[in-house]
Amino acid sequence: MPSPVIELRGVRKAFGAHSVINGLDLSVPAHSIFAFLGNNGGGKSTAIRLITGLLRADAGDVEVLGMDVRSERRAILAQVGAIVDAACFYPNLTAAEFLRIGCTIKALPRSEIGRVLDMVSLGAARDRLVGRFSLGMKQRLAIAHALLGSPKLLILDEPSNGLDPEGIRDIRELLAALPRQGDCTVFVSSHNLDEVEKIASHVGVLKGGALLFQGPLAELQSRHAGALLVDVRDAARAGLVLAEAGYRAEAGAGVNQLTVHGVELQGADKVNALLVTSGVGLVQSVFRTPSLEQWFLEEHHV
Ligand SMILES: Nc1ncnc2c1ncn2[C@@H]1O[C@H](COP(=O)(O)OP(=O)(O)OP(=O)(O)O)[C@@H](O)[C@H]1O
Repeated sequence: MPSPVIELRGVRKAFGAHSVINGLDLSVPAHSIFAFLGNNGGGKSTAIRLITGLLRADAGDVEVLGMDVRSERRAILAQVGAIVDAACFYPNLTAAEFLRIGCTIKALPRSEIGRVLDMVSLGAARDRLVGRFSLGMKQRLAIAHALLGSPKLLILDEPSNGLDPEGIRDIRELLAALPRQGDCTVFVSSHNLDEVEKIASHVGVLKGGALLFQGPLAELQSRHAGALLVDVRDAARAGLVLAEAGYRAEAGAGVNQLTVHGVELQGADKVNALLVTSGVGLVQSVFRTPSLEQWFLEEHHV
């Protein structure tokens, strides 16, 4: 198996007496789209600043692309594209002029400009002033800038923040295509679980400065029981029958609908059989896997 692209072991970081990262172990596989999740203020940006060497850890090891961030930061950054803070643009430059600065700094040929603009679907806007760009276009331009030189790792801190639904969809489609388009791993922080669920291959959930979970998204989803939505003729009686059998059921959206929580797919037959034999008139039964959003909110008690 290839070694992880980002690896943190026992990392700690405090600001004065305020401990933000508390023994963080993180392992980001190559070619993954790794969604780094956590509540606002939970420490995601701090962790990203530790990974990019903008901050120094109080304890623990931070390795990126197999190199120690303390001693080999320059070599790492040559292969990493990152948007860590809100991107800063010069409004009077065109998109192409803005990217030309990046090419000069990174000693890259000008042909890179067209390539990265096409990747973010801004080819037609190359000679337009950045000051006239929508927020979504600016964010795509920032990603184009991060893609200059074909980095092996792209690190994005909340790239969809402040965007409208269309802008969010554009960024999602763009990120989803990156690992396929090149030899690239995408590490993206977000508190927008809906977004992440659609594109991530792997997930890390940060809570209290350490990870509550990390691994494939599918594994996270499979860990959590679903809910059974049942339509019955007599909801009051069905509620009693279910409660007596130890199920947690509550009124659903419809008049004669109940939601039975904590049911696994294999256990749905048992609930259905109970409702049929108790004579409450089972009309239909639908199993729902909880969205990551539901799970996350439950775990975080927010
Ligand atoms: N340089 C700093 N000095 C002091 N405290 C800081 C500093 N940077 C971050 N913090 C504190 O660390 C905590 C975590 O902040 P951080 O920005 O890492 O969270 P986050 O998960 O990225 O949140 P958000 O999604 O809101 O950006 C916050 O309480 C913040 O106030």
